[in-house]
Amino acid sequence: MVDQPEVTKVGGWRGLVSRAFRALALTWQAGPIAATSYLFLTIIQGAIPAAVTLFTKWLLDGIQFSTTSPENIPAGQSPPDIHPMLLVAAIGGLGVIVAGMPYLTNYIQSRLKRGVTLVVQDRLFGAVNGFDGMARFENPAFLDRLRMAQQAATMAPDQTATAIFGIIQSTITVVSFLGVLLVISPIMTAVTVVAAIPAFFIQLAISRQQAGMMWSLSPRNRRQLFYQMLMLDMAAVKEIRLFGLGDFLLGRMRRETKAINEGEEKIDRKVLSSQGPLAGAGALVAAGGLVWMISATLAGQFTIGDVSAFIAAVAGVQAAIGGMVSGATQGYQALLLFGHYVDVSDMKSELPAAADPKPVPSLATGIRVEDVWFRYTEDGPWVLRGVDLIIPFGRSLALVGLNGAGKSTLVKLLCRLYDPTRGRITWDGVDLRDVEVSRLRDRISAVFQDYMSYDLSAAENIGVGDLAHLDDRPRVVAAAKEADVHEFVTGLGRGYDTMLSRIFFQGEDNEDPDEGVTLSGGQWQRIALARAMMRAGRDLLILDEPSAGLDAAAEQAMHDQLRQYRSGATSVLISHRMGAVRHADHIVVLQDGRITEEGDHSELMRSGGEYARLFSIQAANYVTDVDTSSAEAATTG
Ligand SMILES: Nc1ncnc2c1ncn2[C@@H]1O[C@H](COP(=O)(O)OP(=O)(O)OP(=O)(O)O)[C@@H](O)[C@H]1O
Repeated sequence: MVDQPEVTKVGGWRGLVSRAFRALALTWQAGPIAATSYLFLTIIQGAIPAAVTLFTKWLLDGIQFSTTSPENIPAGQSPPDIHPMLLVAAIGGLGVIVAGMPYLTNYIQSRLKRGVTLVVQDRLFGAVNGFDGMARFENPAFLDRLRMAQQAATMAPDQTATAIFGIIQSTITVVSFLGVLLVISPIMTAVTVVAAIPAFFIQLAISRQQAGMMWSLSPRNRRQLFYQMLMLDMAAVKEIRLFGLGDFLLGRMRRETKAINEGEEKIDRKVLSSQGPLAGAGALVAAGGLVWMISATLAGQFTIGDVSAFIAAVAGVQAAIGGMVSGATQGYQALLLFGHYVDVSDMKSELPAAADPKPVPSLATGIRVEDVWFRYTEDGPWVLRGVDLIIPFGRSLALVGLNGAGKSTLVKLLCRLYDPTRGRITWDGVDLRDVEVSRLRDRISAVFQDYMSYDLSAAENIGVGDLAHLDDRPRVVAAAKEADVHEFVTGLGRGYDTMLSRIFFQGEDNEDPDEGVTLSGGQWQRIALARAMMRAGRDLLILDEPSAGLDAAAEQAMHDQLRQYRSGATSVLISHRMGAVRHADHIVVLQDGRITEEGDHSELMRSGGEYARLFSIQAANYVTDVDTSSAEAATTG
């Protein structure tokens, strides 16, 4: 059954904190040395501004004390016992460190980012590969989440780590500045804090609104991306051109972009209207503090060094508090996104694994479908309604029925891409739920209706049917011969090494546009069949419309060949071509998810039911066409 993952909600502090720890843990795993160096640099960069301020104060005080008469020196102040040139050297040295550090930090950050990307993508796609069934991939809510998780995998851990380290740095800056100021004057410290409060609230308001906006605009962003991708999609080009859909899609994309822009503009205006007055208030408090400070200095209460420390501290603390809050914003947004990654990478397969899996030996007696009911979603319509069926070992079964009757669904259940909602399917008496799904699939070969066309070489396109023999050229060639595609492949520019793609090129001369070839639908279908033939010797062969894209002669040839291939093998064939199914040992007619008729061709024809009706319609068409063309030939002749 399709599970509906809950949409990650904005907020939830506990969740955010645990995700933050997870992001940090990932950063650590990606490179413990780089992470430690990053932390070390962060601490140093956080403390340097206050240290420079303190040394500057001492330097100015030293100059003031040595050039002013003692009665002009504020009471209780004594000159620092450090040589001015030493202080100049210290300030200069810190300046050099400050200038060089961002480059070092950037290098370490990039290194960590690369490491984190590797770890995170491995985990995400490892988890996705572990989803044994299909349900999630057919669920729009999950796909949406998966796209966000993918986005998060490349960005969120790095952004979270940067934000957290940024907050650490800003906190150290604020605390160290306040420490310096506290030594000079508690009142000045209070003034500095008050002056920074507006900056804090400005940034907090901005952060909240931005996070909310990002969240509310994310569906629009995804739709915008979807339209973009559709317009660039090779498979869609033909229809988009013919139906003139380009402007329609462009219009839809423009509509989303405009709506996104409007949302952002609204926030920007809000920020502007709140930021101006608050920033002004902060500047006023700072200016008031400075006026008081200067008059107190003129009255002999403070030194010039104190004034310089005050000015630097007010600016530094305001900037650092701004940095803290914007770091928190970035971190918050990154953690929201990271939530999707965490959710997806923590998901287990939707097909419950057997506690004590039974082996899947070679098929000996047969596969049995026992009163199977199935629907794709809990509230969806029943697609299969009590199907009972036996596929005896070594026999061929054909499934016939109108579109939507449930044929492909039944095949998906045989491959355990879904579990039946009710009933069970057994393999020599063992419930498919009780075996390891990979073992089961190892025993099956298939050509699906919507087969894949891989952007790989011809040999690889066939060889991936059995990865263990991907490089076994004789075996690949044998499979190609079975599918009657060998001559076609050898006729390609590079034979089996020809890229069946116009997207990627490979090899040294990757500039050569002739290296890749585009195949026709029928040619691809033969390649897909050859891929299935790579799995020769498997116990069950599933052929879901294997000849839909072939010309009449090729179709006839393929079915003749498949008939030989299937003789003695256990197989399931789905086809709307009645001429192809008539030779099956057993034919089952599905209607609205129920088996309404079964038997061999002659039995079903005799009974005069749906099968006979469908067969007669097609036969009549052929006969009429043949009659007409012979009549035409006779007339023209
Ligand atoms: N992933 C899915 N989610 C929900 N419903 C689905 C899904 N796949 C198929 N269905 C529905 O299940 C029903 C049976 O589909 P199925 O593909 O099994 O039919 P079919 O007999 O193979 O048809 P066709 O001959 O057109 O290939 C259809 O009504 C279809 O809409």
